[in-house]
Amino acid sequence: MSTPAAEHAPGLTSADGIAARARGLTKAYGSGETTVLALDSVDVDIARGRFTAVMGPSGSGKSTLMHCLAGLDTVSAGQVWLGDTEITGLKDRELTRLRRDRIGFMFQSFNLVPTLNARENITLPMDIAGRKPDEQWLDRVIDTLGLRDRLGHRPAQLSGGQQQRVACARALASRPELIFADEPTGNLDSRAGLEVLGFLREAVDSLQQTVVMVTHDPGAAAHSDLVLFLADGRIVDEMRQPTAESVLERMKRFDVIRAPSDDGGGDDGGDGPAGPATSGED
Ligand SMILES: Nc1ncnc2c1ncn2[C@@H]1O[C@H](COP(=O)(O)OP(=O)(O)OP(=O)(O)O)[C@@H](O)[C@H]1O
Repeated sequence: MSTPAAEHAPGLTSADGIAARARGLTKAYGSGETTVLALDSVDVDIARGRFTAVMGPSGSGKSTLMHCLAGLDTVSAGQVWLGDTEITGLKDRELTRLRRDRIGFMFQSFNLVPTLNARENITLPMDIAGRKPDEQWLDRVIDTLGLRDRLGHRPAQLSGGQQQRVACARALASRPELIFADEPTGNLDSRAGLEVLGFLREAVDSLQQTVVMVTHDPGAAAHSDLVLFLADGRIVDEMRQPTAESVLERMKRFDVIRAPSDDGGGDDGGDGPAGPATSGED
């Protein structure tokens, strides 16, 4: 199970079912009076073999959390582990190798190489790393994602949904310990988006992968096992077995808290996340 609570002491082995863990994770941008505290002492455990969604208002720190957990950004304080490896403190080169070998990424823009066909795009990270794909695994990924008859097509010859499926296969190809997906359905129409979410779900259920997805979309979050809600750089709530409706209802409470002077929206509910809503939309 994922939990933002500190159930597991740091330093336990990855056999405890935790794919990634942060303790006291703090990230500040800028300095002096212009400092923005994007993450404020976050404790989080990401459960292995689960689908975790990260939601929260704009500017709440979702992308920063993902980037710090994935070793794409440095932290200001605190510690982050991927499995047993503490990644805070690793040198750039070690981090690059760790990301390449142990983490898969999916972004809103599919980031495919236009001159390579689907299969070449899928294996590109491994080719760059000089690693041979596990053909059996690759076959399973390709079939699970329904890409078998598209492997020779270049991105321009594929629909948006198919391109994102290729990006998903690329993220899965090296059988990473963790897949980070940042708004993976953001550029897709709702049908293609649903399809990609179904495949991410399948990657967790059938291929035992671990997925962390940042999203603004309650319908997307409903495909996860657990939603973590961020506000002002802190995890303020979590929801298991989410539905689009329950996530939407929870998100509405952020709006009420964040816009007390707005006359347009809802009642003045006072049971939202702890702490003042200080971060802006920028
Ligand atoms: N490179 C940066 N320099 C300065 N401030 C930054 C930088 N990146 C993020 N921030 C600030 O950190 C806070 C968290 O940003 P972050 O992008 O993590 O939020 P988010 O929840 O992902 O937002 P959104 O939903 O709008 O993408 C925001 O106040 C943002 O302005």
